[in-house]
Amino acid sequence: MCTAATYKTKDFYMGRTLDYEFSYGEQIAITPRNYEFDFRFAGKIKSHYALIGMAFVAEGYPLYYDAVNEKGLGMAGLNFVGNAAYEEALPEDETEVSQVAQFEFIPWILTQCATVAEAREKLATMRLTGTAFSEQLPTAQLHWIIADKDSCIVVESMKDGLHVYDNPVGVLTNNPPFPSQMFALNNYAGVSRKQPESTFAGVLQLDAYSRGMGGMGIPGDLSSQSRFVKVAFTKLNSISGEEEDESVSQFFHILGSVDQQRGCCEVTEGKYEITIYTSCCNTAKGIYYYTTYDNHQITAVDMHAENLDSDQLICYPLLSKGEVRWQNK
Ligand SMILES: C[C@H](CCC(=O)NCCS(=O)(=O)O)[C@H]1CC[C@H]2[C@@H]3CC[C@@H]4C[C@H](O)CC[C@]4(C)[C@H]3C[C@H](O)[C@]12C
Repeated sequence: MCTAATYKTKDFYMGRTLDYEFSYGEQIAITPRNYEFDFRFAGKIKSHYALIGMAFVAEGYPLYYDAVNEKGLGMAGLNFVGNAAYEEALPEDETEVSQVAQFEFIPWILTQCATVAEAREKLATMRLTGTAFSEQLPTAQLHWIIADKDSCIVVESMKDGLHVYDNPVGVLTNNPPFPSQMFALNNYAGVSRKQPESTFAGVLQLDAYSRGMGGMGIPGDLSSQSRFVKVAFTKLNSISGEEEDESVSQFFHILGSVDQQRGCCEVTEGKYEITIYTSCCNTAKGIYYYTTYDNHQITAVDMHAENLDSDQLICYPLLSKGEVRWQNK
C-alpha cells in the first residue's frame, strides 16, 4: 500500500509513503535538463524541465516512483492492482496520438508540463501502454496523482479507458478506484476536530469524557480505503506554521497518520509490509525530504544544488540507518 498527499502553506508540498515488503534499491534521482530521454514510442526529448524524485535506476534509466519538476508540477505512482489496465501498443502508422509506456509516464509528463492544466492537455492526446521496461521488471499496475499548487488530478487507466478525475482532497491511496474512495468519505460526514454534541437521543445526556472524541469512527486499520479516510481527515484539518521547517514537519505528521509498522500487515507467510520511505517535496524549491523505516531523521536533497544543465543523472542512495542523538554521553 502507499499513500500520497499534498499540503499547502506558503509553498506547496507533495509526497508519499511507499509501503511494501521489500525494496528495489531506489535512490533519490535528479534528472538534469539535458539528460536525453529516449521514449519507447514517442521519440527523443533532449532538453526538458529538470526532475527530482525517487527512482529505481535500471540500465541508467530513472524509473520514477514519484517526482517533481523545476516548475513545481509533481506526480506519484501508487499500486492499483486488479484495476489498472493499459492499452496494447499499436504500430506507429495506426495511431495519431503519442504512445507512452506506463514506466515512462512520470518523465513524459514532468519533462514537458509546467502545470496540471498542461498535463491535462498531454493526457488528452496519449495512449498509455502496458509495455514492460524489461523482462526482469514487468509492467506495474499503478494509478497516479498529479498536482501543482493550484490543482490536483488522479489518472486511472482501466479496462474502460483512461480516466482523469479532479482530486479536491489531494490524497490518493490504492484500491478501490478513486471515485469510490471519495464516495466513502460520505460515511464520515459527522466526524469533526471538535468535541461531539450529545445528540444520540434526547433522553440520554452522554459525556465527552476524553479529548479527540469528534474523530470517533475514523478507521485505524491499514486497508487502502481506511488510510484514504484517515489521511484525508488529518490533511484537511491540519494546521501548521507557514515556514519551511514547520510545513515539512507537519507534512511528515500527516503521512505519519498512516505509517505501517512491521508486523501489522502480513502479505505472505512471514513477510510484512512496512513504510519503506516517506517523502515530502517542496515543489517550489525542488527540495526532496525523506525519512526511511529506520531513519526518522529527515534528510534532504536540493535539486538546485546540482548542475541542472548537465546531461548525466545524479543519484543519492537513501540514508537508511537511524542515529540516536545522545544527550548525556
Ligand atoms: C511496489 C510499489 C507500490 C507499493 C504498493 O503500493 N504496495 C502495496 C501493495 S497493494 O496496493 O496493497 O496491492 C510500486 C510503486 C512504483 C512502482 C515502480 C514504478 C517504476 C517502474 C515501473 C515498471 O513497470 C516496473 C518497475 C518499477 C520500478 C515499479 C516497481 C514497483 O511496482 C513500484 C515501486
